[in-house]
Amino acid sequence: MTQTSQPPRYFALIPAAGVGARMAADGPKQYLTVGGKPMLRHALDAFLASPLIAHTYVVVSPEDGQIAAVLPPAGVTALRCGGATRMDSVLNALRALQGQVGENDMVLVHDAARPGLTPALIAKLIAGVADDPAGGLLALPVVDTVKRYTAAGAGGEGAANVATVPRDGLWLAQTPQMFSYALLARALGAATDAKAITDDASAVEALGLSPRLVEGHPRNLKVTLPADIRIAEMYLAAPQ
Ligand SMILES: Nc1ccn([C@@H]2O[C@H](COP(=O)(O)OP(=O)(O)OP(=O)(O)O)[C@@H](O)[C@H]2O)c(=O)n1
Ligand SMILES: C[C@](O)(CO)[C@H](O)COP(=O)(O)O
Repeated sequence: MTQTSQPPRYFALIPAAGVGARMAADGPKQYLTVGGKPMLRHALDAFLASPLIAHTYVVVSPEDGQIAAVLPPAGVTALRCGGATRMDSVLNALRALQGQVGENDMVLVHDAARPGLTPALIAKLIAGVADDPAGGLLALPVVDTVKRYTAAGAGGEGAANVATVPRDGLWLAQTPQMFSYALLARALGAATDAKAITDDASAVEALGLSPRLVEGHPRNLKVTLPADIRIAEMYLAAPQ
């Protein structure tokens, strides 16, 4: 008898357990109002509007007291197992989903802090990466001249140095970042320095694989600093 393998399903996983230290607001930035609703809700709504996504999961800190008020009536499940770093939050969530998400299913990890995601960008990522066993991510080519600043050593020895770094081949990583459940769980499970793994792709790269880059969009910026909120609102008010 011929064995037929099931086509993969596509799941969204939104890490939303950060504290937003650089935003320096009264509470975690994912709950700040941006464009008329909590920042996290924009990402949830983009995945809910995509016909390609089977289900959306959001991972929050065990102490989170705000998520219930942000969840839509259906289609999203909150996991209260966020960790100390983004990597820990994603890995804890993957472990909690073991058995519910198949090994060959695809997981799209997307920052709660990127409210400009659209169903079209989700579809573009899936179409661009679906046949790549190393997975992939949205990213933007660097358009500015890039400088590297090296400070003088402790005690003042050596001089500070500024040099221009060739921008060829440099891209800025966005999210979603998409991998099979099995690959992402293996990559994050093997990582030893959670602080160095600032995105999901870097854990996969550490296995010797090259995730594919799919051109994203400036509207999908990460809201990191207070000034980013106005920029995000400008994009949210513009046609998609
Ligand atoms: N322990 C952590 C840290 C971050 N995140 C999430 O990962 C994304 C990364 O964005 P980032 O700007 O780094 O968020 P924060 O860690 O909250 O910001 P900061 O570094 O300024 O504290 C965010 O959606 C954040 O909520 C998470 O789920 N768990
Ligand atoms: C995952 C990410 O958004 C890719 O750009 C980013 O690395 C996460 O934020 P951080 O500022 O590096 O913590």
